[in-house]
Amino acid sequence: MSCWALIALKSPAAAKGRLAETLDTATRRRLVEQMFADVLAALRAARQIAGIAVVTAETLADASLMRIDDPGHGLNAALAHGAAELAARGVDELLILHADLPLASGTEIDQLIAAGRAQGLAIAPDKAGQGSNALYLPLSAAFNFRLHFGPDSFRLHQTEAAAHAQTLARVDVPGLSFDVDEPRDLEQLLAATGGRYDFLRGALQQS
Ligand SMILES: Nc1nc2c(ncn2[C@@H]2O[C@H](COP(=O)(O)OP(=O)(O)OP(=O)(O)O)[C@@H](O)[C@H]2O)c(=O)[nH]1
Ligand SMILES: O=C(O)[C@H](O)COP(=O)(O)O
Repeated sequence: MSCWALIALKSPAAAKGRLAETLDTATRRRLVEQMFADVLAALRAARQIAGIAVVTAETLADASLMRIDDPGHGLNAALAHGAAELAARGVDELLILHADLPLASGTEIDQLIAAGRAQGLAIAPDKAGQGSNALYLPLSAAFNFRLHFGPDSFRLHQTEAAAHAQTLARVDVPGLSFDVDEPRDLEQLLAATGGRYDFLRGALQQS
């Protein structure tokens, strides 16, 4: 079995709109880029990840990533397109995870994959237990398993699994549960990291 990671990456200029009142455009871009770099580092530290694909409209500087062009119809369409591209290349397991999980670790990613292999499907909810930060699914099922990222996606993904007579293994681990959405998440990010997000300090002191 070979598990590929699939990340959807919004253009940094448009990403993290909910932080637009707290961070100027340049700082938001830097945040998006640093979080993406952290997620890539975690994936590279994971033992069970065979490759990394990114669905995006951007160009990617890192030649080791497989770039898949974003069809431009939102997050779920981007991920479904990425899944189909990987399936066409013979990939049989998928780990979808978001680019805004700066505290994710390789160990946690391996844990999610192990839970998915044991149960068929696995999910890492967000800290509120409402969103879906990472999802493991076998790619043979991906064509039938409709993706529901967005509001209330944790419940919707559970309902989708039930419609296929499956249950999602729920994996609650700190790094996969911490997504950066709101200004208050930035304070927690600063407190949890050793300096690499210090560029946020100035903006947070002013807000
Ligand atoms: N390729 C692609 N990625 C997307 C799209 N929408 C969201 N994403 C990515 O999906 C993941 C989760 O996105 P959100 O948590 O909603 O982040 P966001 O859309 O940047 O934040 P807001 O603008 O505040 O909603 C991140 O990795 C985003 O970069 C899209 O339309 N296309
Ligand atoms: O399903 C999710 O959790 C989404 O992909 C992201 O939702 P959010 O924008 O509420 O973080």
